[in-house]
Amino acid sequence: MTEPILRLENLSKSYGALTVTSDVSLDLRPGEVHALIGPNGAGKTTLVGEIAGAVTPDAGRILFAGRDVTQLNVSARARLGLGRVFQISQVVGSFSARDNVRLAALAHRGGSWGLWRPASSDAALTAAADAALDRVGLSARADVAAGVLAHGERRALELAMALAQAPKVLLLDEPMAGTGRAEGARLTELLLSLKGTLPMLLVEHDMATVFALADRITVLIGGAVAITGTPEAVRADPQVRRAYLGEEDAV
Ligand SMILES: Nc1ncnc2c1ncn2[C@@H]1O[C@H](COP(=O)(O)OP(=O)(O)OP(=O)(O)O)[C@@H](O)[C@H]1O
Repeated sequence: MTEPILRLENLSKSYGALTVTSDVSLDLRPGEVHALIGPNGAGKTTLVGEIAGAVTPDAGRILFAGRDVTQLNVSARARLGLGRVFQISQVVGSFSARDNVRLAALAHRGGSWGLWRPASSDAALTAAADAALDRVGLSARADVAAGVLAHGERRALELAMALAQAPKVLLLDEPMAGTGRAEGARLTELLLSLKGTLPMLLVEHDMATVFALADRITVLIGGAVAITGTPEAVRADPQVRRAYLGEEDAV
């Protein structure tokens, strides 16, 4: 079998007496969408934080692209291509969509605001930005100020900003949060269009989106993995139905 691009080995994390990550092991294979679901408070966001480097696990290891990144901070992991999308928004509302993506591409190069003026006329940055905007269907909105984009377009912009940083993996933290039905459907289509081009770990409450996108699903309950399997296997699992999916009419 192909080596996973990301592997969590026996991760654990407690806050005082509360265990939020309990001996979690899972992997993400090249090209796959692996969804992480579970009831409120199951520990999904904490686990994504541990993967991104924002939360330090008490025990266990995180291997990314064959390397142990457990001790690396968020920016070191991001530079290696472990990109988190949607939660920490860095969109500048007064900048055009293209300039926001150029700024993200500049940050990936190791540049900073101080280098922005010379960089704003940098052809390579512009080309990278335009390619990323094209991938998310925002080319026609490139010159529009980010602050006036519709919510769904802004999500697409955040995705373009992540793509401009040449990620090896996308960590998608509740992409559907706050979107309306039509916007959510468009965003799901967009993620489907990216499926296969790079692996994604998807934390999402919206089951329609999860079942439309995921190759495998891991269910977290009380910080521990209840099951990892295909959508069919997860849907049929009695423990999961009882503990979680039974709450969801949509499934
Ligand atoms: N910094 C912290 N200090 C103490 N407790 C925390 C901290 N962060 C998270 N928790 C607790 O850990 C548990 C798991 O939270 P987490 O946000 O990871 O769950 P979740 O599955 O993402 O939930 P949701 O689906 O509601 O977003 C919750 O009980 C939460 O209150």
